[in-house]
Amino acid sequence: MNSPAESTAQPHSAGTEPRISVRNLWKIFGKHAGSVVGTGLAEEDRETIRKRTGATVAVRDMSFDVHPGETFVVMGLSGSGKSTLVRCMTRLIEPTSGTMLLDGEDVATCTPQRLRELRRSKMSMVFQHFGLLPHRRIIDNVAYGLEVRGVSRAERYARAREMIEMVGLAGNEDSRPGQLSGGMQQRVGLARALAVDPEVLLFDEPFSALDPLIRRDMQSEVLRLQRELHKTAVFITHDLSEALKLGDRIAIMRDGALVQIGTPEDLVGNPADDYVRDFVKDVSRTTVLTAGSLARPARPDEDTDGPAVPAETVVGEIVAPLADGTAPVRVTGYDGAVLGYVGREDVLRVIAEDSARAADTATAGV
Ligand SMILES: Nc1ncnc2c1ncn2[C@@H]1O[C@H](COP(=O)(O)OP(=O)(O)OP(=O)(O)O)[C@@H](O)[C@H]1O
Repeated sequence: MNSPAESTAQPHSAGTEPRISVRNLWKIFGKHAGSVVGTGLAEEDRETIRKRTGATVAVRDMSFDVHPGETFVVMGLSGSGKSTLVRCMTRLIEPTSGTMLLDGEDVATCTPQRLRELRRSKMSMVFQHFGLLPHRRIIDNVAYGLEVRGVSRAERYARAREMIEMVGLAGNEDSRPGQLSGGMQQRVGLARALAVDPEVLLFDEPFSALDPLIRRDMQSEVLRLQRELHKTAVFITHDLSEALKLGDRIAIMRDGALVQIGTPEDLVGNPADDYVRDFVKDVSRTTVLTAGSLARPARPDEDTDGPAVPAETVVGEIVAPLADGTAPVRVTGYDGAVLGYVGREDVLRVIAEDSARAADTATAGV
């Protein structure tokens, strides 16, 4: 029933089969949950459905794809249905209806045994409250998923040590979770999720309980790991800056439904409605617009030997190289090929648009 504004921008792995395909997923809590989907009631808003049936629509007709290697963020205010969605995707909660394909296989209808196998080998979750086993050492916590899979002691410890090192916790193998800070415990959670080498990582507000500085460190850690490992990730958050920092694409939810899916640039540049506009109104486009999106051919009178910057560099980060010389920056793709050029006037235009938008917002008193 909803028709969210879908991004026209292609994720970097577009063209490949989606790793995850969610279609028409509903989750309704309450005794009369079964009497809503497929009836006229389904068209009504959440409050009307609750008044008429007592049931709560937590996830409403959600459909989206996540591509291999993509970090897909689901964002929305408290109560918008994010946690229920991600729990339905792993069937920690049973969806009321809909499909959730993982590499073409429907997780929503597979047998309990197959579901256990999928959870052990293909998808790992990282939760806000770590979920570590308090009496086990860190190395045993990280090796737990491999132990359940029957991997030999030597092999699982070797893998666990590698993962502990990868998340920057080498030397803490023999500690217990309670001896570590919150940020360190969440690193253990990450190492544990990665140890089984899953195809998909699902993060349910993993950093919400951490203080802001640690939270920023953990976000950078996820970005670094994603650059190295290219896992497919679904990341739930209610924090816009976290969403913009981590997401290749972001889905915005409201009252259980999808409002807009897009890249950070799409959301900030073309919000689908007032709800999204309100979220992004204070975001400077220089922090989300990329050099790749501004790249244009060189002009005849321009130097073409300016500094090279990768296409995904945000505009704010090319101000310094532009200030150091007069030549535009050369924007390069993954293979190092030059995609185009961005000069001072291109960046100034973005800054001027940001200022005009800020002035409009102030005048409108929003
Ligand atoms: N077990 C449950 N029984 C009844 N209603 C529920 C249940 N779990 C969640 N809900 C309701 O479903 C809606 C969506 O909740 P959900 O926790 O998924 O939202 P959220 O966006 O993750 O919020 P938060 O960020 O606060 O965790 C809310 O109205 C909530 O009250």
